Amino acid sequence: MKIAFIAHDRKKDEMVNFVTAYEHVFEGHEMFSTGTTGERIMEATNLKIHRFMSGPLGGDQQIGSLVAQDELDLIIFLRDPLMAQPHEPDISALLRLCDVYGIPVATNIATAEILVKAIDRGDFAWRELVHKYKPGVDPE
Ligand SMILES: O=C(CO)COP(=O)(O)O
Repeated sequence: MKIAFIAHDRKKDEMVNFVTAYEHVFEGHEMFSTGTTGERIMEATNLKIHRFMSGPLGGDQQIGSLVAQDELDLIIFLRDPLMAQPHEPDISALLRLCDVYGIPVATNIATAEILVKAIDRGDFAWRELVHKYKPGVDPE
């Protein structure tokens, strides 16, 4: 699966603790992140993550472009609901695209816990099937 991690500053410790706790689940998946979030996760774990720009500099939009290209299966985006962000329009745009394309997105740790357990159980295998049998794609 292709998974993206994004966390606002006051949620980064929570994200690092979460990904560290479930490192065994995330291993073997392809991972993406905004700049600082990915840096923090890679410092704390052995995971390899493709890092985009920092959120305020366009990272949310870069992850949004993956969603629009059907190149992402799930996003864990720990947002700070108590702090205004300078790039709020980018954040709204990313969440909107997730709704347009039906991408599962956790915006708090409670939902993230449920999604990671679903990954572990293989509940997302249907997305792989959808991709495999997409019109115009050779099912190989
Ligand atoms: O601002 C962010 C998401 O909106 C996160 O960006 P960083 O991971 O670079 O801090």
